[in-house]
Amino acid sequence: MALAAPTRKPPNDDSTEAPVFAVDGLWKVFGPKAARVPADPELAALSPAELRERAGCTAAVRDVSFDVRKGEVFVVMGLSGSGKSTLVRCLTRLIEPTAGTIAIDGEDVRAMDKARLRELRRHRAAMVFQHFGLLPHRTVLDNVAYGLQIQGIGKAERRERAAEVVAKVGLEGMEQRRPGQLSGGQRQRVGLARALVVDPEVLLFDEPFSALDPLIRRDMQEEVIRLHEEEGRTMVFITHDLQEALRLGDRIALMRDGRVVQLGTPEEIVGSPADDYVRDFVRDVPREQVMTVRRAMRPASEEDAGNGPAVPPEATVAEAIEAVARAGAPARVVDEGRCVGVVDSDALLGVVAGVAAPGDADPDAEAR
Ligand SMILES: Nc1ncnc2c1ncn2[C@@H]1O[C@H](COP(=O)(O)OP(=O)(O)OP(=O)(O)O)[C@@H](O)[C@H]1O
Repeated sequence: MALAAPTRKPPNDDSTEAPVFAVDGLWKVFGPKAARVPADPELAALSPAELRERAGCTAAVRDVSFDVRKGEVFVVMGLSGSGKSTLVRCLTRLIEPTAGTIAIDGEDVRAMDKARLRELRRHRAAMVFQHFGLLPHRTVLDNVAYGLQIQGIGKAERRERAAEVVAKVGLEGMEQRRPGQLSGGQRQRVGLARALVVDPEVLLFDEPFSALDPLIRRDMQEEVIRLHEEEGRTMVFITHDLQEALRLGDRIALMRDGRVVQLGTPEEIVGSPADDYVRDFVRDVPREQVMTVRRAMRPASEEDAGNGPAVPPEATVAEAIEAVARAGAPARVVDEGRCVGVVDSDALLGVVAGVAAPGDADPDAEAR
């Protein structure tokens, strides 16, 4: 598996800042008398198969709680049928939740009337779909401007704003083409531009790239990373692809049977799986491409201070291995000019091999 996760600092590590989305005790149950399932501890505790048999219901989302922080890429990952789409659709009530609370910027989503919900979906949390239904007879520019047209924005302004966004997603020169004259990847860029043009606070992606071939998919992932670095917009991204989740996610919620079985950074999920299911899920991940030197470093002593190559704390173990191999000496982990630790080849190899490293008792873990 080639991950080549780029070294990037989490955009927002401050869990004290007010979240964009705050979800608490969320349930979505399909089937007759769905509301009794979360309300009845006995039904709520049943396995999916028992619940289907006893009550004829499917609990697609079961008692899920999480925050989406401002500026982060929050990935919802899980196998087919684990509840990802249902969960993300509940955020803007494209699917009506059965129980629990959802707030966006502190405002209760479940209490919103129709007009407020429309405004939420159009302006605040825009969705990028895998099948986004581009209008086949309209040009790229008009497809992108369409969302602004619905908002009643005048022709000149919407064309100007659409042209800017079309250029931003790399489609300059294709403004006058029709969807039929574009490749799958280019069409997906139009879908992305269409969501971006309304300048939403949050972008919600529902498995947008799963129909693309691997190279184009990777291009689009890089596009998302680039856009995120440029704009810092909050993103919620659904995928069933672990590699995609690890590349894009600042944090990942891993779902199974409607529950979030682990919520953490890629490094926490790969380095400290919560249970056997997660361990099995991440078994083939090349750890050195996900784990950072924080996990492998030991405290620096005085004689370490001036020696060896310098790497930032968010450098991957793979990057540090290269630095250590080139220099033939342990690397210094330098954060804002201060040496915060040292990594040597034994510690780095320990991470690759999956044996406990000095940084495994991660002092920051609890704060996340
Ligand atoms: N309208 C519905 N009525 C009944 N059951 C449903 C409905 N929609 C989804 N489900 C069930 O809820 C569960 C979760 O479905 P969901 O589509 O959220 O999963 P997912 O993780 O997004 O899957 P995929 O990756 O295949 O899209 C599944 O068991 C599904 O069959």
